[in-house]
Amino acid sequence: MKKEASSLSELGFDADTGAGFFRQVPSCGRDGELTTLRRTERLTKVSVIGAGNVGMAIAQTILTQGLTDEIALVDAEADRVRGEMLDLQHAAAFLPRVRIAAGTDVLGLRASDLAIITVPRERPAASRMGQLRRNVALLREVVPAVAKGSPESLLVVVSNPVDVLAYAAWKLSGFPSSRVIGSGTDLDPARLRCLLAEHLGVGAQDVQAYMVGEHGDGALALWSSVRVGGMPVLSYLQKTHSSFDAEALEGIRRAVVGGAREVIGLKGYTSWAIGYSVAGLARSLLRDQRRVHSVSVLAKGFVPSDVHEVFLSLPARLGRRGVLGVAAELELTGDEEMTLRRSAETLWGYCQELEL
Ligand SMILES: NC(=O)C1=CN([C@@H]2O[C@H](COP(=O)(O)OP(=O)(O)OC[C@H]3O[C@@H](n4cnc5c(N)ncnc54)[C@H](O)[C@@H]3O)[C@@H](O)[C@H]2O)C=CC1
Ligand SMILES: CC(=O)C(=O)O
Repeated sequence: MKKEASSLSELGFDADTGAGFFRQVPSCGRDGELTTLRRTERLTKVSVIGAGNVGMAIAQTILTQGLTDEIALVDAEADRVRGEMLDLQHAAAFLPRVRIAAGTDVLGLRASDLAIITVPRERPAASRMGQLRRNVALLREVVPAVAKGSPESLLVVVSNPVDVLAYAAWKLSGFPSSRVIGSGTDLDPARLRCLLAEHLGVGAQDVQAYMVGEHGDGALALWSSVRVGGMPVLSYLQKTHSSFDAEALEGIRRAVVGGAREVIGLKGYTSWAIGYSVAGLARSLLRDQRRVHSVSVLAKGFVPSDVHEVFLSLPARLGRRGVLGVAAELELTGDEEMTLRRSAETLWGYCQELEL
């Protein structure tokens, strides 16, 4: 866009004042001054670090939902990120006005209200720990730079393994835990809701469900939270099915957590659902919606365990200051409590190995 703007300037258009078309209102200052003034008052900036499949799905959804005034895309691949920026800028005529910028240098990021981390893609590694170390090494570059340029920012980590990387981002940023959130299991119950909605012939938004714990295979379905139009599904099944079967529920849970693997097997990655999920988090955070999402938060004191500083997904109230509260009382069976405790122990093992 830069090139076109400068040739338009040669024709007498001035991007700062809109000169030619508009005469400046003396009291409002030039655009640059206005931007500075409004930055502190009202303009919102979201930065997406990693403009791959997931980063771009998130950026695109945030853009179409009009959740920010400015998006900054950062990616190590200069051509790719510039191409993505231009492509989105070309959509300006169809969207609310948003400034879209792009670059390769995370150190150049300034004054983000929300920074979303989606680097890098999962790649096969000799071991889970090997992969984790590689991703944490990347976060060591990215997170302190984000924290330096945007010390007041909220941080949402999407990169996998999301619970451990959210912990790493918390440690590396030096931010209070209330400002560091992993997207966690926000996506998992969405898959459960989709499955139930299709089965029951209702809209997925009419199905309520929460999943907690680890994102992915270990995610725990809170069956007592599953409701359709306010009706508890579990009590309904208990009333109508004399041989109500816990194994059937486990089968559904497995299908839900296996949903990502199926999509990855088919198209190579998942992107759209996580795009909407994270845009939903961005809405709750930036617009101070105080909605309850299952996201990965510092779980110390909230899980039925004496463990540690792990990040695990729990129903959390999200607003402009980040995590405003975490569900104090989960209704868990003995087995569920044990699963959650086991997840916490496993994650803590990984976190300790990172020596952050
Ligand atoms: N938490 C969740 O529910 C989900 C998490 N994910 C995770 O999101 C992550 C991203 O996945 P994709 O977008 O599919 O991968 P991708 O490979 O398409 O995108 C990653 C991007 O990161 C960029 N990158 C790598 N190193 C960088 C650096 N040092 N600085 C700036 N940019 C850098 C790459 O150039 C690439 O464009 C993965 O870890 C994936 O597992 C994906 C879907 C759901
Ligand atoms: C990849 C992944 O974590 C997901 O789509 O749930």
